[in-house]
Amino acid sequence: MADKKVTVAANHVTKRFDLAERQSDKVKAVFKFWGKGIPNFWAVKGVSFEAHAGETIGVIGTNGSGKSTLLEMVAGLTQPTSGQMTINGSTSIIAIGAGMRPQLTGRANIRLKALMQGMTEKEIEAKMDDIIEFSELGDFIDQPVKSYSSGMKSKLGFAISVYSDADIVIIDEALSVGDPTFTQKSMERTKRFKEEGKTIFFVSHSAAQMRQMADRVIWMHYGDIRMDGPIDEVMPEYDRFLKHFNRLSENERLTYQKRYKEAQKTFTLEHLKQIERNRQMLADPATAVQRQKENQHAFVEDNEKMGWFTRVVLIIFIVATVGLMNKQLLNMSWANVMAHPTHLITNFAPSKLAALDKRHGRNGNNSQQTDMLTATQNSYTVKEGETLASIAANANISVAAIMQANQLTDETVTPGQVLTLPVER
Ligand SMILES: Nc1ncnc2c1ncn2[C@@H]1O[C@H](COP(=O)(O)OP(=O)(O)OP(=O)(O)O)[C@@H](O)[C@H]1O
Repeated sequence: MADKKVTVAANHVTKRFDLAERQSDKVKAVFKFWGKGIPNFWAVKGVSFEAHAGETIGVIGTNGSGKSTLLEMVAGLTQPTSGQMTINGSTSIIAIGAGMRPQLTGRANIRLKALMQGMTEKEIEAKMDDIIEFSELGDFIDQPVKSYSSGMKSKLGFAISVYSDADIVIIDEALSVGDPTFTQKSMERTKRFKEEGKTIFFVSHSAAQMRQMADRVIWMHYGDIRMDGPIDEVMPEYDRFLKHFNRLSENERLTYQKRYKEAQKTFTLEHLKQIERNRQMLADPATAVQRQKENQHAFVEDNEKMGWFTRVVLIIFIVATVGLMNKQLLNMSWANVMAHPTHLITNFAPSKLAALDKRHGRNGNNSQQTDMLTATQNSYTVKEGETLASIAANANISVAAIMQANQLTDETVTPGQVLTLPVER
């Protein structure tokens, strides 16, 4: 295989999930320094492998070992937390319901997914009947996908992918729910993908399917690759592990799982870096330091890769934008903006926004007044029949505040008179 084109190259790829329970914690987790203390879970803990054109790679592992997370990164559905996932070609993932819009019909989903995969309207039309025929869905093709069984969803997903012509096809347990005839037909079709030089990743809990399809197997174990090699080498080891695991008592099994899950929570990139350093020292001490240096970037989280210059420019931009908005929307002077930079946020509470809108004579449904809020709109021209009290009530501010802002000595106003309406804080 070494002579074949590399289609997927994973270099120390990790995926971390934040186990934030509350919505506010989820927001905090985005800003790492602020979200410290929110528990992490590393579903993938630094895996490296290469896949080649024409290879069918089986991915095995117990529930929760990280198979789907890994393959979602191969499909580009989710980004690694650190490391690099290099994809050479187009991808198509078949998982039960993956990328389907439940409220749309099967036919509309075919169109949508095909468009997303870069097919033109003409190509879709040319292939539509074949896709529907392959799916065996008959009249159900015009029913919403939310009414489909998992087997029907899998059939639809498979049929779309068969005709998508992607270079890398990922089949994530999609064949475990179809009926035997459809499964066999799909497996035959998948073998043709291989002859066409596509790379296939195949997840299944069925050892028989695995043996029929894969020539190489990656065994995922609690976020790590435990083994990667020819099927004849990996499957017997995996079977041995399963037999051993199933012979354990309930308590022993729980202790085993707890130990590994705990390691997925306490994992760090520094730890991964250390393991890699040791591995390289053992493999070739002469080049270890140099290779580690070249690969430094693989051990840095993606959201930390932004350079200092970019960060400073971004911060200046955000501060300037907030300042400008304060000045324009709330009619503040620059001195005031500098003294009260948070006023934009505090004044933009929904009630304040409503007050501003009311002051400018608009409400949420008034589409005629689509003009932007500007500083000049803080001026108000008195209309026929209005009194200072009615203007104050409409603007949700006090009469005294208007009098003070306009240095009025009494409450008399005349039509056409221009008043400044202060923003109450
Ligand atoms: N969005 C998420 N937030 C938190 N944890 C997640 C999330 N997605 C997955 N996980 C966790 O990551 C681990 C790996 O999940 P994944 O679905 O990749 O496993 P799997 O090997 O495909 O499992 P299965 O065979 O059951 O489909 C699991 O422990 C799961 O609970």
